[in-house]
Amino acid sequence: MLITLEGLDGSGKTTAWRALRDRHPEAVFTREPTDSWYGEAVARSIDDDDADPLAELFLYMADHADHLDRVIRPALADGSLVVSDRYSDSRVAYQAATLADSSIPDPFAYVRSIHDPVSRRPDATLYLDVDPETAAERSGRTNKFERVAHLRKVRDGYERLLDADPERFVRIDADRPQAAVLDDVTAAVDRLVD
Ligand SMILES: Nc1ncnc2c1ncn2[C@@H]1O[C@H](COP(=O)(O)OP(=O)(O)OP(=O)(O)O)[C@@H](O)[C@H]1O
Ligand SMILES: Cc1cn([C@H]2C[C@H](O)[C@@H](COP(=O)(O)O)O2)c(=O)[nH]c1=O
Repeated sequence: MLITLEGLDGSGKTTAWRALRDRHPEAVFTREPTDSWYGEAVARSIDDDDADPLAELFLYMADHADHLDRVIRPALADGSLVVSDRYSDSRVAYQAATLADSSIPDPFAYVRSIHDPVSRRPDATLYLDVDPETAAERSGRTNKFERVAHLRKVRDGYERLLDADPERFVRIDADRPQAAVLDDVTAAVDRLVD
């Protein structure tokens, strides 16, 4: 089973991922961007305020393709539970926002469409829903994606994803104190794996 954690920067995904790792030591825990050389190329692009948004999308896609081939598909074939901190929905929500002013008529549909033939749909996605102001505050606004105006657009993208695929998502109110959020995250995963 593939479970993904999604949400704005600072929504608490990594905190939730660590709590799940302690609770499910047998599972495979992974993330995007990965720590491969493709992921390093993505990290360079994130740090470049002038990076071309279309080139950046394809760096993320290269990292995703390698992640699928090297980590996700082999672990699923072994019967493991796989938990990924960010996955394809991050691309749709974030790159639809960065490509909003590009020549692509519907970036949301476009980014989804390039995943369809190559990706592996998550079985379930925990969406940590946080207000963009809180997200920017918690993440420390350290990169170009962590600014409030941008995060508002990204949140709209996540809302479209939840509307399009409601049975896959579990929405968790991440504006609450950490303990309450983690209780909901662990309970949701317990329900999914039982
Ligand atoms: N519910 C919460 N209430 C208050 N602070 C929180 C909460 N959840 C996480 N934090 C804190 O917010 C910061 C960001 O959390 P975390 O790294 O888990 O978020 P993230 O979604 O993985 O962020 P990013 O996408 O930027 O990596 C950390 O300092 C963490 O301790
Ligand atoms: C996978 C992915 C990530 N991003 C953005 C979101 C964050 O601002 C950074 C790095 O992610 P982290 O979880 O904060 O380490 O990259 C993106 O725009 N598109 C993606 O596909």
